[in-house]
Amino acid sequence: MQIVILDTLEQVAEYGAARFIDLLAKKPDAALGLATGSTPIQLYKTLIRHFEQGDVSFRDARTFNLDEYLGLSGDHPQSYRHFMNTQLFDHIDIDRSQTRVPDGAAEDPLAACDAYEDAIREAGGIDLQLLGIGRNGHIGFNEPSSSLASRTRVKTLTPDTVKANQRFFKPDEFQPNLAMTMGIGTIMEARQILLLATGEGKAEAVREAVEGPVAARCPASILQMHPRATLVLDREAAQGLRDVAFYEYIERENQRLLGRLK
Ligand SMILES: N[C@@H]1[C@@H](O)[C@H](O)[C@@H](COP(=O)(O)O)O[C@@H]1O
Repeated sequence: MQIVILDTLEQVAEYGAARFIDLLAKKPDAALGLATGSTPIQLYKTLIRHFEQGDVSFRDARTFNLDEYLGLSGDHPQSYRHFMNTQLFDHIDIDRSQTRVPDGAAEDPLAACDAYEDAIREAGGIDLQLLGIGRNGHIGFNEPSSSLASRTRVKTLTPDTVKANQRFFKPDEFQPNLAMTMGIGTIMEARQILLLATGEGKAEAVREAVEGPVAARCPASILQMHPRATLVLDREAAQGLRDVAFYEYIERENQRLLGRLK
């Protein structure tokens, strides 16, 4: 794992955006795995700014989102399709027909999950998968105890996750406790993984993911088994890590080496 520790949310977002911009410069039709939640919002704002400045185009890109609530149609204000449209797709030159979010309103959700797996395979797999991390270490909606080899499927959300996401729903509004999510096995097939985490609320999950054992009780810990996983953290999210000085030393050496190779 590459651990990048930065001072501010803006720097985390800028670092993440640069990874997408570099990839799209090399591979304009890259398949991008996208995430939702509050953490990626600043990254999407940064990508929009770079698009407006002419630094990046999404014209030929394809996207696959990690997850969607089961029971919400794409035009529901709390659906992840609506989130992605308003936070990113409405503001860049992507072909909307090339953006895929699991279909939370599918008649047959199980068949829709299988079709999602097929669509990712037909696209040639995901080049860069963006992740956030839940306070309990979940990625996508793969909650603790999820199989580390799981595929896209319907998952029951833990009460903690429902509570953490309650902030997006009105008090009397239906809040799903089921979701369709890319599985951990699906996520791990992405050629590159970029996990962003900010705020002290993620410190415990980050510590478990980075310095704990690979274990289903912390789904994000599986990233220790990925050949190209990068975690970009602010200092609050990194505060539980034991070896911060070492991660910062490695990153400085990384940047020095890259500087020599360019
Ligand atoms: N399904 C999403 C995850 O993909 C996201 O990583 C997590 C953390 O979100 P936030 O960034 O708001 O803390 O929330 C939800 O559970």
